[in-house]
Amino acid sequence: MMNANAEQVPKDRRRGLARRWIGIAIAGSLPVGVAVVLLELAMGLGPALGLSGLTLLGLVAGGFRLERRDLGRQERDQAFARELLHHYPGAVMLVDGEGVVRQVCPQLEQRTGLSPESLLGRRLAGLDVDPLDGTLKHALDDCLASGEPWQGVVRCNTGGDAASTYQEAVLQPLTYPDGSLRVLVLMRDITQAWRSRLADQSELAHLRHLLGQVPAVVYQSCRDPRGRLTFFHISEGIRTLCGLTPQAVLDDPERLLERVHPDDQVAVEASVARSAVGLKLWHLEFRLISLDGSERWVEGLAMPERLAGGYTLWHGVLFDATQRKASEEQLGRLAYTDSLTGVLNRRAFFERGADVHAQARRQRRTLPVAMLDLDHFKQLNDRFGHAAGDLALQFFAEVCRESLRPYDLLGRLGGEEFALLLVDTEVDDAWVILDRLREAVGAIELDLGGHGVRFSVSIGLACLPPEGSLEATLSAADQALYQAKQAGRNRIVSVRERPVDASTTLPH
Ligand SMILES: Nc1nc2c(ncn2[C@@H]2O[C@H](COP(=O)(O)OP(=O)(O)OP(=O)(O)O)[C@@H](O)[C@H]2O)c(=O)[nH]1
Repeated sequence: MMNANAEQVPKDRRRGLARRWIGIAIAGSLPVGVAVVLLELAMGLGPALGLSGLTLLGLVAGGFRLERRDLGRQERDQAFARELLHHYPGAVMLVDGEGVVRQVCPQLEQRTGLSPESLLGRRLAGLDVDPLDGTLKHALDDCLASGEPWQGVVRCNTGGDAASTYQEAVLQPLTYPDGSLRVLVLMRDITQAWRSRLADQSELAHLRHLLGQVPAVVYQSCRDPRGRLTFFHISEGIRTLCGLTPQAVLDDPERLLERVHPDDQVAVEASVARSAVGLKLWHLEFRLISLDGSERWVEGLAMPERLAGGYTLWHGVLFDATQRKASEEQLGRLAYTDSLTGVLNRRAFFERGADVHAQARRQRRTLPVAMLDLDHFKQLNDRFGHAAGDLALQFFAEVCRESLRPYDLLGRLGGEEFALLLVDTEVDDAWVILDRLREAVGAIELDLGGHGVRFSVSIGLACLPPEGSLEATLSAADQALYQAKQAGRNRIVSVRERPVDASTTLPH
């Protein structure tokens, strides 16, 4: 088979042409190292079966490399070319400017199952699964229009039956001296490898999708012997937790560590270090501050694994624990607070009171303890209704919170009766604090249907010595309270002191 154009190109021009072709680089790569002979244009592929005037282009995996062979060594080059052509595990074709196959390599049928007759004189794009709009058609059109080489994978119906094949293809345009174009086409069947790659990719995409859907962050991190942390993987969920993209964390783990709440940073670092040393499950609840400033509780769980060189690898998850924490907090609050006034309930007052007393005992300190009771509360209830009484209790608790320090313990023991334990306070100071409180309560004015209603509080004060009992001291304070009521209300009576006079304001 002899190319008609080959006959028309004089020998000296072919030589010049061959030189011109030296330097053509074919971009791209093949997965397996291959070498292909590109014949001098004028000779086409036909002479590969009985060659003359050869220019050898070595196409090497990882980037085709064009090498010049001395034209004087034609014979050896021809043999080399035949050898390469023989070993190339696919089809080699020459296509004209219309995309019509003009020449094919002799081993075509053996390698592809396609007979030369089924291709010669036909458009190459006919091999496409979609000949009108397939990859090969577009690649060939582009190649002919731009004169640029192309490399890629095309889906072909080369098998002749329903099952299509995947062909790795290289299209190299060749310009003839008369300006006409040919395209050298190399095709190699990679169906099996491509299908398994597609399967791997789809499995990977499926897994990524799954991980993205899991309502948690899945990650893999590594700590080097110097304590530096790197992330190998972190799933999409991290965006919701702290606003950072997975890529941002992979690029710079510090960006995630910076998002840990300042109060939790020491705990996070210490727990990670402990897990690395003991190879124990890492489990911690901590807060992350999102890029938008919002705060989230995170529960982290990760299994460590020791790697060579002192590296530690963790496979872990981070859950958003914000909601659970909020409900726990709410439940906890309900368990220890009085729902009407928000102060401690009876049980919580005694539990926390025991802790405060234990600490005062260690410091050999005396604690001021008081009982407080709203005056004539029954009258207020009877005259303005139970809701008015509730309102008075809420206002009273509010004024107590404002007058006392956050760590003083105020509990509602029942009805309109409250107990108070003043932390780190001398008894003399307690008196001043309580009297200020008494005055503040007297200043409360309830607006009850146009009536400005005031009420007062009576207080009994006692001292809880280091070795005393909270219950007994409260009982003593209760007796002092009784005396305050007896003495006219709206006053403080200390177990050791005389009651002080004060005006009593009652609802009328
Ligand atoms: N509104 C309201 N009233 C309550 C609540 N708990 C108890 N009380 C009422 O508080 C009143 C307490 O009455 P008393 O024990 O006679 O005491 P008081 O009227 O304040 O008289 P003195 O303490 O002697 O000044 C009762 O009428 C109870 O029904 C409550 O949660 N809300």
